[in-house]
Amino acid sequence: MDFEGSTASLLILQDNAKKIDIVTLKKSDNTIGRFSSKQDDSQRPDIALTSQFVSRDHGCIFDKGGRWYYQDRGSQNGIFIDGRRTAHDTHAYRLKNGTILYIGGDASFMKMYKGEGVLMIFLLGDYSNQQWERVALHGLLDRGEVTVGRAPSCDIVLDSFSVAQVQGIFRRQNGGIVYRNTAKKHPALLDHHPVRNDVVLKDNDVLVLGRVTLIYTSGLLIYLAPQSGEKLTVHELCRVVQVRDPRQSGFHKKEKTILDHVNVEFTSSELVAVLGTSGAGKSTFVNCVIGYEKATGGTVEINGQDFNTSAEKSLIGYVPQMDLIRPNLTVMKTLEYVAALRLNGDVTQQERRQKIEACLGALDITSAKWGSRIRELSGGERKRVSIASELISDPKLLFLDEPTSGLDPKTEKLLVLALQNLAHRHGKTLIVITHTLKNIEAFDKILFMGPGGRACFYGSPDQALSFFDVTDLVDAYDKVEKNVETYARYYRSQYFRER
Ligand SMILES: Nc1ncnc2c1ncn2[C@@H]1O[C@H](COP(=O)(O)OP(=O)(O)OP(=O)(O)O)[C@@H](O)[C@H]1O
Repeated sequence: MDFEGSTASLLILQDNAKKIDIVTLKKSDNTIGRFSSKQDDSQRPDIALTSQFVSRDHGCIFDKGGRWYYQDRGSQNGIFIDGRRTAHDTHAYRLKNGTILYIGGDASFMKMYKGEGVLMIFLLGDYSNQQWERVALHGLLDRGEVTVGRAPSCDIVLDSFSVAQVQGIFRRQNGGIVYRNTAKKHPALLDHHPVRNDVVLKDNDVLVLGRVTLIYTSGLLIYLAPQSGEKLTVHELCRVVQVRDPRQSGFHKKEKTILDHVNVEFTSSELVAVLGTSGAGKSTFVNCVIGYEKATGGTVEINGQDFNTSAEKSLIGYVPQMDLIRPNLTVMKTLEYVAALRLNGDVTQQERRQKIEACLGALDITSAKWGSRIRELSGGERKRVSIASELISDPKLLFLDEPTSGLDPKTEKLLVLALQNLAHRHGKTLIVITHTLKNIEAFDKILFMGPGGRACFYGSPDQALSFFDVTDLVDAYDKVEKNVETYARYYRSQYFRER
C-alpha cells in the first residue's frame, strides 16, 4: 500500500535567514548535526548545519507509526521545541505540522545569537518544489504602515480565502515592529498564542494568518502560501455503544463495538470509496471522522492537529444522501444563500460571484441551468448543485454519502467522473460511501470495511483485486464477511509496518 501522505519536510533558516533550505524528510532516521566542508563526507549528517551551537551528532527526526518525532542524541545545547527547551534527554518529542525547532545558545525563546542559531519548522507534506516568498518588511515600512491580507490592494497579498481582505497592519513603534490584527473574525496566532491588540515582533517569531505561516526574521517576512496537501489521519478510531442485551430480561445493556480501532490516512487529490456490507460501519466511520457521532476512542487529525479543536475544521465538507437544497430556489439563488452564510462578511460581491461560478463550473453546471429551479433539475443535476454548494467554503476534504443512489447508469457515471475531476483537477480529497461497484475503477483508493466496524483494506481498486484474490470486487464482500478477523488483523499489521 502506498501511504504517500506521510511525507514531511523541514524548513531550515541559518545565518540570520541568509540561507533558507527545505529538506524532504525520509521515514527512517534523519540525523541532524554540525558539518563543515573540512570534514570527511562520510560523516555528513542527513541535515547538515553550520551553526556552532549544533553538536556533531545533535539529534534525529523519524517517523514511527505515521507520526513524526524528534529525539536528541546527547547534544550539548539541546533544542527548543515550540519554545520549550528539551536539553539532555532522549525522550522522543512528537512533531506536528508547524512545530518550531530552534537550536541556539540563548535561553530566551528563539533569539538568534549573532545570527548563528538555527530555526527549523516541521511541515507535513512535500515542499521541495515550492518557492518561499520573502518580503523585506523593514524596507516597506520606510514608506509607512504595511497592510497584509487577501485584497489585491494590500501591501502584502496572501492569496488564500482563509485570510481576511485586510487581515492586519505592520508598523514601526519605538524602534521595533508591531503587528496589529485588524480582522476581528480572523484571529492570528503568534507562536501559537492568539494575537490580541498589538504585538511587538521579535526575530524568528512565527505568525499564522489563516492558513498562511509567516516567519519574521532579520527584517524579512518569509512565507509559503498553503497549497492543497491537506492530510487527514484517523488513528485507532472506535465507537462503542450500549445496546439491549437479548440474553437478559428488562433493561440490561451490553456494549457493542460498531467501529473498531480504524487507522487510515487520506491525502490530497484522491477519490476514495468506502465499501462494505450493510451494517459494516461505513456511516459510523464517516460520522465519527466528521464529528457528527462521538467516537469513544482514537483521534482524527488534520495536518497533524487535533481535528476537533483545530481551526482547520472548515477544511471538511459533507454532502448527505438526502439533498438539503430547497426545491423552489433557482440554482444561482441556492448558491448565493450558501455563499452569504459561509463566506466571510468581507468577501466582496464580485469575489462571491466568482466563487459561485467557479463552484458551478467545477461540477460542469453550465450557465443555461443557473436560472432553473432545483425541482426542475434531474437527480444527477440536483446532486451536482448539492456538491457545488458544499464547495463554496472551499473544503479540501469532502465526504459524500451515497451520492449516486437513485441515479440511472449514465448519470451515475457522469457524476463519478465529475467527482474524479474535483479530486484530480481541483485538488480535493473526496471520501464517498457507496454501495455500487459500477465505475469503481474511477476511484483512486478503496477503504473496505468489514463487519464490526473493522478496516480490512485500503488501497487502489487494482490492489484490492489482487489482495482479495478475486477477479470481480463483488466477491470480496463474501470473503470479508467470512474472514473479517484475518483481514482486519493483516491490514492493521501492514498499516503500522509501512509507517
Ligand atoms: N447508536 C447506535 N446504537 C446501536 N447500534 C448502532 C448505532 N448506530 C449504528 N449502530 C449499528 O452499527 C452498525 C453499523 O452501522 P452503520 O450505519 O455505520 O453501517 P453502514 O455500513 O453504514 O450500513 P449501511 O450500508 O446499511 O448504511 C449497524 O449494525 C448498526 O445497526
